[in-house]
Amino acid sequence: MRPVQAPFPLTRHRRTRASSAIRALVQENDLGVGDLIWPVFVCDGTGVEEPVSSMPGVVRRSVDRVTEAAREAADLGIPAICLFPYTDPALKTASCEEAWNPENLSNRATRAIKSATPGIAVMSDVALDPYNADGHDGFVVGGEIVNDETVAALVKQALSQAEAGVDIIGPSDMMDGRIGAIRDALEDRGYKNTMILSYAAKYASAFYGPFRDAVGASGALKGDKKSYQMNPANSDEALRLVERDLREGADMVMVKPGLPYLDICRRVKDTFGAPTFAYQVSGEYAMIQAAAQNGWIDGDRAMVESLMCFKRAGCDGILTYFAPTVARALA
Ligand SMILES: NCc1[nH]cc(CCC(=O)O)c1CC(=O)O
Repeated sequence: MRPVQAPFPLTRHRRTRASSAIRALVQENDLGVGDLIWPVFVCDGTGVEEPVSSMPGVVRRSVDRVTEAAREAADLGIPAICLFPYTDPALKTASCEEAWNPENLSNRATRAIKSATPGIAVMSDVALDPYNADGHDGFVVGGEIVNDETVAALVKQALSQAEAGVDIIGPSDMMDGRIGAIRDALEDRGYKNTMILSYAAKYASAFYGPFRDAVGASGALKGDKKSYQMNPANSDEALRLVERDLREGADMVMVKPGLPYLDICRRVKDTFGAPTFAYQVSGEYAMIQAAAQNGWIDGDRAMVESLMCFKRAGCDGILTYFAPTVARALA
């Protein structure tokens, strides 16, 4: 593209900014409720909604409450909800078998939502960290996060989620080869339409802190995730990972975190043109909420602006804890 413009004063850029009607006419990108995936935290019990202290406005919900919340989200027009379980510490082991238990929290919530509100798409998280005594996304053997053994477990986890009725499998673990292994297993078992949204370019980020509180993984995590999540200094590597995951059968790809990585979103979209998502992660949400609570920024405006910026950067949609709030604001 090669924009052409006459010299000033033949061109006055402020002409097309002069009124809200004209600004609307020339606006390049739009944010709509159809762009949103809502991540929610699921916990045990009945009638439970417990606040996550580092994420003001976010709660952990028991299965009955998450089912209600999904119905409300569908009524608001939100197309998808993404489940993250808060697992009882007593169920966290080194072998992580709770991850593929058909009756685990995530699978129970999936079935409850799909039977009450079949129209909303359910996305699930594939990674061992909610179930791992070490808090890592993969098995830890002799201090090493082992890849291939982990992939075999992730396949079992993904199949249990598909069996529960998940529409979109979201591998967030960053092991090598997991997309192909999960895709093959889904095909073998007849889950031909189960989608994979790969967390393809997921960075080892400080912005996940509040999430680890929300799922009870902060205390458990030993060390860091730098041997499998990406180095925030890298950009070309993200393209190699996205290409690899698309070739292994991912339907959609994700960049995570969001706002500090909009350059990656743009490169991924321009290079591959695949359905591209970004995750506005817990720390990004917490920063906006904290500043708003202090009266330092206008929280509602910062929320809408931050989400619009993902669209401008080429994303087709955004995972955001603001989903219901922004859906109401856009209504
Ligand atoms: N598999 C773990 C997972 N899935 C989603 C998030 C982060 C989401 C957020 O911060 O909002 C994480 C955290 C991590 O990698 O430690």
